[in-house]
This record gives sequence, C-alpha cells and structure tokens, in this order.
Amino acid sequence: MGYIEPAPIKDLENPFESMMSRFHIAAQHLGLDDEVYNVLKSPARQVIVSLPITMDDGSIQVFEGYRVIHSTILGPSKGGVRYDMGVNIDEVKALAAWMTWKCAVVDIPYGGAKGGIKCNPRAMSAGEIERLTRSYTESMVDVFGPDRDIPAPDMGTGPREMAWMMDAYSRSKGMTVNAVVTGKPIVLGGSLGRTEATGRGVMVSALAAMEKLKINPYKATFAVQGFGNVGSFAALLLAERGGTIVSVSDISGAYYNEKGINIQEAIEFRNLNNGTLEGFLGAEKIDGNDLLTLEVDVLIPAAKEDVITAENANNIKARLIVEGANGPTSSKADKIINDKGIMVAPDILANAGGVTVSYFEWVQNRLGYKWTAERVNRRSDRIMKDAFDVVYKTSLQYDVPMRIAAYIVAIDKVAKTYKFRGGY
Ligand SMILES: NC(=O)C1=CN([C@@H]2O[C@H](COP(=O)(O)OP(=O)(O)OC[C@H]3O[C@@H](n4cnc5c(N)ncnc54)[C@H](OP(=O)(O)O)[C@@H]3O)[C@@H](O)[C@H]2O)C=CC1
Ligand SMILES: O=C(O)CCC(=O)C(=O)O
Repeated sequence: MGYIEPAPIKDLENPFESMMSRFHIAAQHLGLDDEVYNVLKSPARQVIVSLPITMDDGSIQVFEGYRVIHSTILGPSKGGVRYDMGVNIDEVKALAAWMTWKCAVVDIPYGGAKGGIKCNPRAMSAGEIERLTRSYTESMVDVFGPDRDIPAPDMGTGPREMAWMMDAYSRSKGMTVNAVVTGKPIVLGGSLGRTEATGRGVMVSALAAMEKLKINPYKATFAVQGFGNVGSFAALLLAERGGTIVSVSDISGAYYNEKGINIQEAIEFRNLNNGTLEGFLGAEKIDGNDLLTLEVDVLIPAAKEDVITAENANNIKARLIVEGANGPTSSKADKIINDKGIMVAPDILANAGGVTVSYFEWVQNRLGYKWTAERVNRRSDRIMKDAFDVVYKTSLQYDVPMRIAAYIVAIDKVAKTYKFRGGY
C-alpha cells in the first residue's frame, strides 16, 4: 500500500508528534495547502490551571488541570476529561486533535477538545475527587458551555464526575444546564446507551473489519487490553456475538484462558473487587505485555497510548487490530504493522461510538426529550458502520492503510469547512 514517509520529527513517541506524523502523511495525500495545514496543526486554545484542594487530612495539595481546544471549525468542541498521573500537555494536545478527527470521521457537528488532571484517583477519597472536579469545573466556566465546549468521561472519570461537573457549572450560571456535559447519570439527563457506547462501537468496527478479512466471529479469538469502560464492554459485546475472548487485562496483569473467559463473570468479579481483576480465577495470570503478542485473530488495545511500539510490533500475531484506546499504536510501529499485512481499525474510527452517543445525549438535552436505548443503539450502529465503509473505501481509493484513510476523510472535511467558512 502507498506509504509516505512520516514527517522528520525526532521523538515520535510523544503522542502529539505521533498524531502529527499521521496528519502530515494524510495532508500530503490530500495536497493540503500550507494555510490550512498550519491552522489544523495548532491547537486553537490551551488552558492550564492550578487547583489547590483541601485533602481529607486537612493538608492542601495543588493539582494541575488542562483543557485543550484543538478546533471549533466543525462546531463546539467536544472531548473527555482524563484523571491519571500520566496526564501532561502534550498528551492532552494529541487527545484534543484526535477528537477533531474523530468527530469529522463519524460526521457529527463538533470540533475537538480534551481535558485532564494529573492525579491518581485510586489513591483519593470520593470527597477529594469531588472537590477536585468542582474546582476544575469552576476554573473552566469560561471555557465550557453547551454551545462552546462540552466535556465527557475518559480514563479515570465516569458518570459520577460528569454529575459534579454539570452541577458546578449549573450553579455558576444560576440555572440547570445539563447539555454542558455528556456521559451523565441517566437521572440527570444522561443518555441510555452512553456507558456501553464506546465498547459497542468497537464491536461494530471489529465485526465490519472481520467481514472484510473473512474472519468468522464464531470461530475468532480476541485479546483485549484494558478492562475499564471501553475494554470490558467491547469484550462483553463481542462475546455475546459468538467471539472467544481468550485474554483480558488491567494494571494488575493479563488473564488468559484458551477456552475463552466468561466476560460477564469477569465484570462481576471486578465490580466486587475494588475495580481490579487481581485474583480472578476464571483464567491463568500472565504478564500484561504478553497479551499483545498472543496467537489471536483480533487484538483490541483499550487502555492507553503507545502500547504497540516499534519494539513489539513485529511480534504481533493478530490479523486485525481494533483500537479501543486513543493512540495505542506509536507512529513508529505503523509501517511494521502495515508491512505485516495487519489491518488496523484506527482509534479515530473504532472508538468513536462514545462521542457519537454523547452527541445524541446533547441533542436529547437540547430537545428536552429522551430516546429509547433501541433508538440510540440503532442510530449509533448505523453511524459507526457507515463511517467504517467510508474509511475502507477511501483506503482503497488512495491505496493507503485504514489509519491514513481515516485521517484523509477527517482532514478533508475539516479543511473544506474551514475554506467555506472563509478562514479566520
Ligand atoms: N470512556 C470513553 O467513552 C472513551 C474512552 N476512550 C479511550 O479508551 C481508553 C480507555 O478508556 P476507559 O475505558 O474510559 O478508561 P477506564 O479508566 O475505564 O479503564 C482503563 C483500563 O485500562 C487499564 N489499564 C491502564 N493501564 C494499563 C496497562 N498498562 N495495561 C493494561 N491495562 C491498563 C485500567 O486498569 P486499572 O483499572 O487496573 O487501572 C483499566 O482497566 C483510553 O485511551 C480512552 O481515552 C476512547 C473513546 C471514548
Ligand atoms: O463522549 C465524548 O464527548 C468524548 C469521548 C472521548 O473523550 C473520546 O472519544 O476520546
């Protein structure tokens, strides 16, 4: 397949540079002019705040919070908020840009943003996390807004944090503004289907790609890295469609059972076991890194960035990689994977089910109306399948891997919109 060498960037393991490397290749295929190239490579706004929080022991700890708005060309910016010790500005910049491309790939009217706080939520009490979340939201009152920038969950956050964000923002405005945040609990205006939406989109993308590769789901084996929101629902939904999930993992390690892991049991175990798979007896414990190179048909990285690298890519045996996580493959690994003939359903396509249902949640909030789960799932499945087909067709048209095809689809849409809007 046609492969243009990446931009000459020294440290490609930095997620923003990794993103830029793919952007550069797609831009060359599109013949993007310098003006648009320069606009799209630069985040529109970067906000960094210091958040002094009273901890339960009375001490004050200062946390650093970020929100990067990459683009508002297609509409208000959209993207999750991550709580993790690894959060830093380069990571948030990359994640914000990926949101721009992701929303464009699934054709929803949003730009891209991402936020994060460098913290370890596992080591904090619920009260400490609530104070941190409220303080972060208060410091972002002029950034967020239902027509401006709409946060959502990401790693380390979920409906509970979204409820606090919605409440803190609403208090600052003196009225309830539920469309300012998505991924909320259902009683606060959350959408049915949002919790499982990203995993469900991963399942739809996996099945669409397997059809192209003529892999029968009933005979296929899967390994899923990460057993949080995305990984556990992707595993469960694929198992429900006949797949054999031979390995799953979290930070405690990987768990392997060649006959297939009972995913419902694993989820119940995790839920009753303080969120971890440690001690799960339905599988043998193996080294976490070994999951990536197991003899399986489909590999689903659904944990974090840069886990598939130039160092381990050669050892991957799966025929298909479906990226549940954002940026799980370093750009240095792209060529190796491509040369091995492995198909990749890239992050900005495969994990777009979450933002798609977030969009539905925002639409419902603005209409003051509730959709059934059946309507949410039917519409999001259709969007995911249509997006897969467009990216697949583009990959044939340009003779490029699926990842570059997804960037081509996204950048073309954002660039054309920029031109129609008349620049800035
Ligand atoms: N939530 C969403 O709607 C969306 C999320 N994503 C992306 O999906 C990925 C996962 O997000 P999400 O599921 O929400 O996050 P969660 O916090 O719910 O889960 C993350 C999971 O990854 C595990 N994990 C972390 N580090 C490792 C590691 N080194 N090896 C194996 N497992 C690890 C965690 O283990 P432990 O619990 O033990 O720490 C946990 O099981 C992220 O890249 C996120 O940006 C993308 C689109 C939407
Ligand atoms: O649901 C959303 O708005 C964004 C989810 C997200 O952060 C992501 O897709 O990476």
